[in-house]
Amino acid sequence: MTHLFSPSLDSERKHDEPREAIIRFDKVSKTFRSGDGEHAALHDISADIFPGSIFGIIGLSGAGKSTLVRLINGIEQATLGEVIVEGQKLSQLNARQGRKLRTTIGMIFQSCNLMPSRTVRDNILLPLQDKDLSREEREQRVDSLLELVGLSGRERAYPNELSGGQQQRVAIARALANNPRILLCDEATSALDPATTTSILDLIRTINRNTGVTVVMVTHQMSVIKHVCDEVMVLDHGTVVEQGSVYSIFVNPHDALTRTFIETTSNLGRINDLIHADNPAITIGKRQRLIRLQYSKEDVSEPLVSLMTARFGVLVNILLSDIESIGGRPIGGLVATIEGSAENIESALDFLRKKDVRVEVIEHV
Ligand SMILES: Nc1ncnc2c1ncn2[C@@H]1O[C@H](COP(=O)(O)OP(=O)(O)OP(=O)(O)O)[C@@H](O)[C@H]1O
Repeated sequence: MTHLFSPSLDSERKHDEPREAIIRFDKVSKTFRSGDGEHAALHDISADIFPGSIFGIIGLSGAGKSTLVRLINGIEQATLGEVIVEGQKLSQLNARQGRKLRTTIGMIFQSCNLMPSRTVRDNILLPLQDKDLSREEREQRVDSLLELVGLSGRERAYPNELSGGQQQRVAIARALANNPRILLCDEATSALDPATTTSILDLIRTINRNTGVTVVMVTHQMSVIKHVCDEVMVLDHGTVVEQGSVYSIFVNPHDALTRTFIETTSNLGRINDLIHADNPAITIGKRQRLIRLQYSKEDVSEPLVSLMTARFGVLVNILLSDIESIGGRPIGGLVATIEGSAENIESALDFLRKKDVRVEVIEHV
């Protein structure tokens, strides 16, 4: 079978070489003008997306995620600032250059947009129609793509004979037909159940790791970011409120919106439900505080809670605990009550902070 994809250039990169972004947003703003007036959808966005990475963009509905991703393939144009893709300033490309660049960018959406009257094979063949390829090369390419997305044997099926997850696999194969260097995914798993979402995200990650295609993933679900992305940008009303590696953002989120997103993915977020439901397990006495701890050290063997209770004469009652792995690195956390004099509690919490534990005192009445 012919090899469709070249190996990741990024994986061959020497560690001390400076990385050059494959996509750069340089102070980008986007304002829509309509009969109703002006609407600022994006404000002063700067970011670098590196080759071979999976870059997530998360935000609530209307935050500007889709607009940002549409700037990359030129469906929308920036009002201010510059979008640079593979070293080319998009504002300076003529129509022919723009079309050429777009052939290096694939895109998938929440709705797969397959042609219902065409088979799986014909849907994947569609973007190859105008290519200078022999019939045999085209057929071989479709076979490779079918194998890549795990649909060998289903090439004669029509879209309505496939599950949602299978249809999204066809859409991925079609988006990859031209061997793009960038794959844009706009809410690609939002319509799928959790198990199918996981399988599609795993497929995207496998393709990313095996081919080096750079993936930009738009989502409103932090679980998607956590599962598959290397880097993340949090958008709020068209502004970047936080960006960095997924691990660093999970360990140390600065923005309230980011924290809210993270809570949806953690068992510890359940504490808010228990508080709201007035659960009797969360009865806090006068000498008690409710605390949430998060520790990120790879070596979590030091029994910090035991040390703290022994050293500061406080009592700790663990209500919820969690340990998870993000990008193969552990993040642990727990929610507990801590009981003692105000002074001892403060000293105990300071002790934890000095050990790089993130400490949050949860206020509730
Ligand atoms: N073509 C357009 N004309 C006018 N306003 C637009 C246009 N496209 C988007 N907007 C506005 O820009 C803002 C950002 O929209 P966008 O679709 O990028 O948000 P989003 O974060 O992707 O939202 P969702 O998750 O709901 O898809 C919204 O207020 C939207 O109404």
